[in-house]
Amino acid sequence: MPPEMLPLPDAEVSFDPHWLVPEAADGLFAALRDGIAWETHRIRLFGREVDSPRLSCWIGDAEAVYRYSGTRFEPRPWPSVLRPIRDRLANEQGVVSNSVLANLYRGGRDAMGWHSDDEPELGPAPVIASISLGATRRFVLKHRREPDRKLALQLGHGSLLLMSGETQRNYRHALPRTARPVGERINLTFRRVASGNSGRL
Ligand SMILES: O=C(O)CCC(=O)C(=O)O
Ligand SMILES: [Fe+2]
Repeated sequence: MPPEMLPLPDAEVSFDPHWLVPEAADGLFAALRDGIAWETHRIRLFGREVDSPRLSCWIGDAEAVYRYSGTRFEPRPWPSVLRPIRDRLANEQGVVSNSVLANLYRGGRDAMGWHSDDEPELGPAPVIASISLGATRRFVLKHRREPDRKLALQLGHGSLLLMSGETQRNYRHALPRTARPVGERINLTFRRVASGNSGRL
């Protein structure tokens, strides 16, 4: 079954809550939790450099260098468990990627603030394929100019969220903190970054 298109104006967002069967999602979570060299990335916030509230790892083909929040990331090699996922996204969803940002949210205090994935090296209409594993967390999308246009989604274990077209240009998204006790969650965003020097940084 293809992911269901969500009714969000000026955006292309689709969602499949059960893209991976639970056993596959369990295996992937365990392999990535222990197999990835998780690190704390530094981000720029209100002009200051601070630790981001989560653990991360930038993974990809050698040419997929990524500049994010003022920092340049050289990709780490692909873990073998991610190769079939990357191939399935390409064959089944037409999502061709050369990199993935992996994030580990250790609990409810770990989060991601409002942003768009609109770095120049992602191109004018980026396709982002987001796979969630582990604890279910609330994900929110909000239009940049029309405050009534917003959507909240529960991203559960094995779900796939696709954002494409004008979504990044017109919307921001976030993964808010929560006071509710929640377990660990891993999110993978498969992306295609242009190789070479984009001229920034
Ligand atoms: O963890 C999530 O679901 C959101 C991740 C995200 O927005 C990103 O990596 O750019
Ligand atoms: Fe994002």
